[in-house]
Amino acid sequence: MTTDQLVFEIKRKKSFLCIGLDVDLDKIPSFLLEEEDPIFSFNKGIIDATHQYAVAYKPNIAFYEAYGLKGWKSLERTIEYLNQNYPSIFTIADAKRGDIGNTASMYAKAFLETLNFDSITIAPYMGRDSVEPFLDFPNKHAILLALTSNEGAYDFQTKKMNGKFLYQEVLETSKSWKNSEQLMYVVGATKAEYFKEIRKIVPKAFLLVPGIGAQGGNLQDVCKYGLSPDVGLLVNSSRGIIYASKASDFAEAAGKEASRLQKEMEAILEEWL
Ligand SMILES: O=c1ccn([C@@H]2O[C@H](COP(=O)(O)O)[C@@H](O)[C@H]2O)c(=O)[nH]1
Repeated sequence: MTTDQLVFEIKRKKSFLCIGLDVDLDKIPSFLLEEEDPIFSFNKGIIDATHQYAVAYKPNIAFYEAYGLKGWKSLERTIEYLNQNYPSIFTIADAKRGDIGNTASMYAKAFLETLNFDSITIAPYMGRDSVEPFLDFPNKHAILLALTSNEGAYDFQTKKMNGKFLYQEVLETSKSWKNSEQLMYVVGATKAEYFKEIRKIVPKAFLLVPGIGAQGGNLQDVCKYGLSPDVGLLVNSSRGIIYASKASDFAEAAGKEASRLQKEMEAILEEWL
């Protein structure tokens, strides 16, 4: 999907909501465990009940790898289901990969070609040649970890290097890479006070913002300085939506929570656009 198509969908749906499909078999309604593929059945229920409120879905790959071959099959079925039934939805493989170029090319092929995700999250620590293979795929996107939502972000990302914070160096340097217009960045909602500075470095880039809901980040705080002229935000909630209810009404409850967030986003966009 091109960035222009994503912006079009955001404006059409009046939403910049991304829903995280982080499926834990210990947390889904127990009746689903009797199904042949409980993870896919759960995801299908969530997607069908929430797609009108969201512009993106983000399965975190760890939650599928944890269940071995079965988990990988469920991931495949989920992305196929999204691509076939909701082709205007932006898809993110939250895989946080990063390796030498030769290996990075195979990660890129796996997620952007074979599984056909629109984008993948990347740890930028290994530098330019570990990221550029992901940018060789037209209309696909690499989402670099810049300033993450967790406490450990302060261990390295806010340490100074050449007078700049490491996360600032990631943003600045990556702008010079080949096809850098296909880059997006992860910035945690729990770090809202940094958005003003981040927008000075990447005024137009899309930011994937996890950390509202279960991690305590606040949507209004993120939007205060995080919005760009073309919105430029994908705000993610995973547990806050998909586990809104653990009973047979799980899909309906997820739909209600997604609708609540979409309405809040619509009000923000009405003032912004
Ligand atoms: O800085 C980061 C980067 C990625 N994540 C991922 O986003 C979701 C958040 O889930 P919630 O349940 O809404 O807390 C999850 O997949 C994380 O691995 C992040 O939280 N922070």
